Amino acid sequence: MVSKALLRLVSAVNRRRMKLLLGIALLAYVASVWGNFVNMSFLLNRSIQENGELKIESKIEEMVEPLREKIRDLEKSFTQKYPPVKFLSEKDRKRILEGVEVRVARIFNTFGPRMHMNDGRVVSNFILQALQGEPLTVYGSGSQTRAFQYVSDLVNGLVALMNSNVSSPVNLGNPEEHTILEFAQLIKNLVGSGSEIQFLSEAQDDPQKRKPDIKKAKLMLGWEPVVPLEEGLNKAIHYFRKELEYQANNQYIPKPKPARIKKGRTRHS
Ligand SMILES: O=c1ccn([C@@H]2O[C@H](COP(=O)(O)OP(=O)(O)O[C@H]3OC[C@@H](O)[C@H](O)[C@H]3O)[C@@H](O)[C@H]2O)c(=O)[nH]1
Repeated sequence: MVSKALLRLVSAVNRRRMKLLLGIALLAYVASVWGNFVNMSFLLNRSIQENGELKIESKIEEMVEPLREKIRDLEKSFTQKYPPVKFLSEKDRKRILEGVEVRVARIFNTFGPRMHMNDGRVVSNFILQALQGEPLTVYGSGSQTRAFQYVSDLVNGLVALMNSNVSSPVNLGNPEEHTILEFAQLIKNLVGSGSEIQFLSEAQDDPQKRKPDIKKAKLMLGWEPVVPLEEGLNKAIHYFRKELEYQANNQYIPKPKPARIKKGRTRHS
């Protein structure tokens, strides 16, 4: 009697234990299937993403490589320190980058704060010379012309071009043309400098006239420069003045680069 009762008790406990074990096994199964699924979809996602990135990267590589080769060749062949990419014709760039949306900006003389203080270009040279009380060096007679755009105008032009669908070259520059002698006098006056103007020999291959035709930019981008020359120059002068003060406090006085003073000398060497 006692043993029968005992057997029933044991088997009841076993049945409950079996149910419990079955329940746990089921849960474990569900968890493992779910886990595998999550893992799989994570791996799948990652491989799709990695593949996508790889594909894009290899496409970019494929398109850029010929350009790199061309630049390497140009670097070998040009001894002067002039960005070789400038020698790539616009046609070349188009051919190399076929299949990629391309915008071509022809950037004309630009100036503004944060420009290199002594890279030998006319605006930086004249401002430095005027601020330091040194002669403003005019190469040749000073009758050659240039038209300078303020940097923020250029940036706005570039943004407008990028946002447009114009893939042919667009001139970005300020068409307000002045002689170099006029620039020298204007900068001297704006700085309030007592510097004299010194005429040096003409630079080699110096273009006598440069003025951008910006009809296309006006028509297709609705863009034109808006910063008046004097306003831009005052901002650049302010920047140069501050830089000079800072550098004087740090024992470093930049000098205008005495480039292009001899006939036959490479420009911007
Ligand atoms: O101290 C100077 C510096 C320059 N100049 C003259 O000022 C004029 C402008 O000279 P910059 O060097 O500032 O500018 P440039 O227009 O000659 O070349 C600039 O624009 C065309 C780009 O391809 C060049 O890379 C860029 O330097 C030139 O006639 C030059 O001879 C001076 O009279 N005195």
